[in-house]
Amino acid sequence: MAPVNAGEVQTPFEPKYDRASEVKDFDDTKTGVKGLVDAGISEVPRIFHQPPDTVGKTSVPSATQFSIPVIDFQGVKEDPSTHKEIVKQVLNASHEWGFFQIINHGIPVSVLEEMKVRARRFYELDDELKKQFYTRDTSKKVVYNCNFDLLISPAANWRDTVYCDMAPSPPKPEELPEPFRGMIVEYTDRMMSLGHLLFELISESLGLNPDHLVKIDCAKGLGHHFHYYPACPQPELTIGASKHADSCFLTVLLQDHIGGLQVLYENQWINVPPVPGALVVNIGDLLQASPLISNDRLVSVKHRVLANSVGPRISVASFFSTYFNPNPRLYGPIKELLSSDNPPKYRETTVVETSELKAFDDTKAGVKGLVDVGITKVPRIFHQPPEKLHKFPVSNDSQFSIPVIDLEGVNNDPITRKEVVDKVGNASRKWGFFHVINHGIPVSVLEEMKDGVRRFYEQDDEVKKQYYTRDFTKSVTSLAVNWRDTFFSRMAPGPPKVEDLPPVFRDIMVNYSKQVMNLGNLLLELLSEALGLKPDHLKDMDCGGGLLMLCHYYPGCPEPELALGTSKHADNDFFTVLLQDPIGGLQVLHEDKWIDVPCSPGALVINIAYFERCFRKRGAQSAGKLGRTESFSGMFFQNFGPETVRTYQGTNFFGLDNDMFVAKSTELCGLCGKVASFMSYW
Ligand SMILES: O=C(O)CCC(=O)C(=O)O
Ligand SMILES: [Fe+2]
Repeated sequence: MAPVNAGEVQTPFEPKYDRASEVKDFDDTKTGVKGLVDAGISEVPRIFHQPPDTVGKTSVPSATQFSIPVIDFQGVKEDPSTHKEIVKQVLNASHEWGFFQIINHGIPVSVLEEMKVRARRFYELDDELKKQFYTRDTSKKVVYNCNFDLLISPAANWRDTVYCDMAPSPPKPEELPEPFRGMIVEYTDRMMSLGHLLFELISESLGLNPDHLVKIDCAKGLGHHFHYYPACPQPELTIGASKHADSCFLTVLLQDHIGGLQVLYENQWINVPPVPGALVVNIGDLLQASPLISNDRLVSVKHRVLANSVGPRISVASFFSTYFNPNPRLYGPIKELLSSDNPPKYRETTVVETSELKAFDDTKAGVKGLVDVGITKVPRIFHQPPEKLHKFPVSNDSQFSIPVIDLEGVNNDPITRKEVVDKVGNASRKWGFFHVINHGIPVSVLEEMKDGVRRFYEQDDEVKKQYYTRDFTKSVTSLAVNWRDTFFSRMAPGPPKVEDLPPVFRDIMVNYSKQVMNLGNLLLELLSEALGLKPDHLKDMDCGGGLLMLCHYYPGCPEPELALGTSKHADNDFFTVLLQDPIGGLQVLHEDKWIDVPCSPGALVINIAYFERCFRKRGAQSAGKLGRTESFSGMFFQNFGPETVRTYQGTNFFGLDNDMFVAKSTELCGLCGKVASFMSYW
């Protein structure tokens, strides 16, 4: 869970307003932030207002006790001992800081100066000339706009950018804005040579052959971002570039004399001071990184750029990445660097996936955030491969429907109990899924719980962001993301401190989870009996000891045919108690067909997940029938309204110590008791 401070609910930093339309009006001007400044504004428009804690400058230490290393490349190619020394410095800086400056790097100062002059000249072109390049079509090789993520980010940056994708296939000269022609080709050639040198040094520093990183195409793609940070009338309200890490292999940055770039080092913002003639080098995510090559021996460090009352500031960031030329090559940890002491931490993934996923994840506003800003198309990271969407037909046959089991009287009347146990056994064998009604949890509690979840998601983004975290895993590398946001909390054993739960629904979470624990214990008894065991058998094994609560929110989707709310999966817990609202969309795979699991008012859905294996085993012994081979459930998405709320509960997997489970325990133990067991949905 994200650390949450007791009672410290932040007030939203801005009152609600129609951000999407203000953003659109601004974007439609096609003149960026510079256009605002040229028009003489004296206040920063609210779409640029950052939450105060992201602009804070207080943590920058005044002393120079920390400073980014400056490495002198003089003699790197000529003198073997200098070369060796430089490799050492590069490794230290890349491991410790992820950032360093280089001087005597071989690119003449005149070339650096001229590139900055050209960039400035572009921004000083007549608006009508510039507008021809203003676009959100990122498939173009030359793109000019204000903030690549303007339409999805919660607060815009005080910056305009021109992106030129120069390698491996550069634009035609006539596609380039006039100020860049000629010059950009020379700059690219020189940057390529420098990139090759840097990748060689980094390869050597990792103990690899000098050409290793170049051979795996790290230097194949190169794009320049020409940033323009206009002078800002209220720099304390906004930021030039929000905190981010670069999603490329390596970045080489040319900055002018203004300053403002800072890196996060030991939780403090450290200035990267302009050094005449120097270039700033930083390790990107792809070298650290989710498709980790170095397996964390190099670090991709967060950085930002402050807004400034002085300006404009100009910088040119050259990214070595295959992002602009999607490369299907899979990047994973370099095998040569792995050992039993350094096992792989990341799965392989492709570059495009990682970059887009990261940009989305960095918004911390989830799928709801996309819908709130008014997107009309489902971003590509959510697109499911068609075979995944349509592999199994959906059954309309009404003879297939999930059994509904009435628990009324189960604790008072032995005959009723026997009937219920039989029904539970049959439903478990045949379906692995059933509904329960009269389960003892009042309808008012169920309704209040759904309401609570909705209240949570409808809070201001800034309040919700406190809970947004991926601390439990760095490998968010599934092929397509689901159209769903999730809040989860482990409720047992060791429930969270009440004050750590979101205030908007903490009381109902606690109340609901208690009631679900009781119902869970009853279900364990019924399941034990249905397996021919003593009523307490499963409870004694502590199968009811862990409870993880997942609260899902499925926003309305503009193109539901492209995405899934939740991909096909089987639950990794003992069993799951699901409370769903009337929108529908949950389906279970039964005899190779998807069957809808409708919402019956007041009913809860029980998915016996892991226990199904026990029923299969028993079933095979007693009746010689296996039923289904696997218990899969999938949630297919429909075009529903924004109010869709599902809560989803599972008892987690703790304390396996009984013969009956031993054979399977190794299969599951990697997931044991971890929230990660639920990450397999993503
Ligand atoms: O302008 C700068 O100094 C940094 C820009 C940056 O971080 C980026 O483009 O990723
Ligand atoms: Fe950056």
